[in-house]
Amino acid sequence: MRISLGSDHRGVQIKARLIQSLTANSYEILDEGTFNDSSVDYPDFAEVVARRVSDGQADRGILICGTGIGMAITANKFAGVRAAPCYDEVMVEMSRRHNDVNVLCLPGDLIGERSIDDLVLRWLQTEFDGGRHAERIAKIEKIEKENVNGPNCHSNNRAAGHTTAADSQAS
Ligand SMILES: O=C(CO)[C@H](O)[C@H](O)[C@H](O)COP(=O)(O)O
Repeated sequence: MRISLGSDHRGVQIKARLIQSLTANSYEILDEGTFNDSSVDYPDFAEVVARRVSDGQADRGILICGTGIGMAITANKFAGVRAAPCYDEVMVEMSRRHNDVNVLCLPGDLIGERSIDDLVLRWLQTEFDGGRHAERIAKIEKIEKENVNGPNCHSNNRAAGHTTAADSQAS
């Protein structure tokens, strides 16, 4: 399995540790940076990882920042990406079994000394349950198609004279 792995400055040490343990477990790793603890902007790294997963260049993505939240928000802008911040065993397992999450977003500030390796291996090795959960994922994909590129996207709404959430925030 090929994994695209990225972090901001708050996740860079955990990323280095994960590269070692995942490589030792025969996973192929694409290290997308960042490469030191200088301050960087998390969307730049979430974009690279999410694009790899969206385009099929990687099977899964893992992103690490302080909380995992900004990484997940950014990654979920990409078609076919299902990203979620997870911080414990239940979250990582259910993110796979029920949501087929393909980009794991880890909170580097919160996990601390806990066993990050076990958490990530559990996420990588847990299968999607399918069944009713697959029907729900299909609904998410339909919403994505209609709203990201389809009739409800920002530009089409504006063309039709509707105000979007982005317009309201800007005014
Ligand atoms: O989740 C995050 C973004 O939503 C992260 O916590 C970032 O790592 C954090 O915002 C970076 O903050 P900093 O004060 O610039 O280190």
